[in-house]
Amino acid sequence: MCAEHVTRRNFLRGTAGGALAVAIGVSACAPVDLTAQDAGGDLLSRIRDRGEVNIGIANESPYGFVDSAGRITGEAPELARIIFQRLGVERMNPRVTDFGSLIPALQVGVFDVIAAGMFITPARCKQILFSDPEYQAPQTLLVPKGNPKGVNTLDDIVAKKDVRVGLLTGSAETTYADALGLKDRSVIFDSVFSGLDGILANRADAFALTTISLRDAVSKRPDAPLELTPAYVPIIEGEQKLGCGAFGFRRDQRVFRDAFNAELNRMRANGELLATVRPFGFTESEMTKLTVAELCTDTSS
Ligand SMILES: CC1=N[C@H](C(=O)O)[C@@H](O)CN1
Repeated sequence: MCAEHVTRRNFLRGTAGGALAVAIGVSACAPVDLTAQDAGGDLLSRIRDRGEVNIGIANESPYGFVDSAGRITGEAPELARIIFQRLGVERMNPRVTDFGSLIPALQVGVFDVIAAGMFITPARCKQILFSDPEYQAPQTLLVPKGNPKGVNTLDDIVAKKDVRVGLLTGSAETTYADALGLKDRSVIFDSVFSGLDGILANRADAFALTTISLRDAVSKRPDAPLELTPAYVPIIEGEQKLGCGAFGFRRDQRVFRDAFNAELNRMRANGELLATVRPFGFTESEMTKLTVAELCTDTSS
């Protein structure tokens, strides 16, 4: 779906968490330079005035999801909760959409920030601004128990012409599969659990996603006859793709992004970042020092 095809009203009709408001505590405000102005107006001041920020998530655990109590959580929302408290914003409202609609919905103002662990990619950097990354993650395939097709990587799927790959709509894995010539053998799912069910129902032979996401999904379906292949880093057009997830902002909100990013990097420096995401399965090896500037650079041209 492209930005032109998403209206605010159509989009909200499709959201699951639109009406939820989640209270968070207030803490002292860190100093923020509000003298600089964004082309799109001073969104940070508007958010502070209204006391709440709308957060875009794709209900992909453990990155960003609404839990059984209706509370927005996950590694990215929990970081955002702390950062927005420090920026003087009391509440976060979840806005849930499929992964492929996160960018267009941000662009049309359905929410103020994407907190879904979205990878920074040069193509996405042309559409939105990113913070620096909060994590890095390898990939895994979800396959039927016993791995009947004997595939462990996307390259294995390329080599075995009868294997169909399941992909999450709008995901980086979709672009990897396209680049590897797998478009004709791709089956697109709108959520992680529809992908998991798709493997069980033999609609695809292997579902490609981050190790973190698929590990979390199978832990919630322990009796399903499924298994995970070992973690790996895909090589696409000669380049290693270790995905680095970050927060997304509209392109006309550079000052807002910078204020958020400064707090994020303070948390990285003092160890709060890892401490906040650790309960969601992230460890030292998922931490990265790469910057948004490095990750937005297109090395393919
Ligand atoms: C959190 C997440 N990141 C990847 C992406 O940004 O496309 C995909 O693996 C989908 N989910």
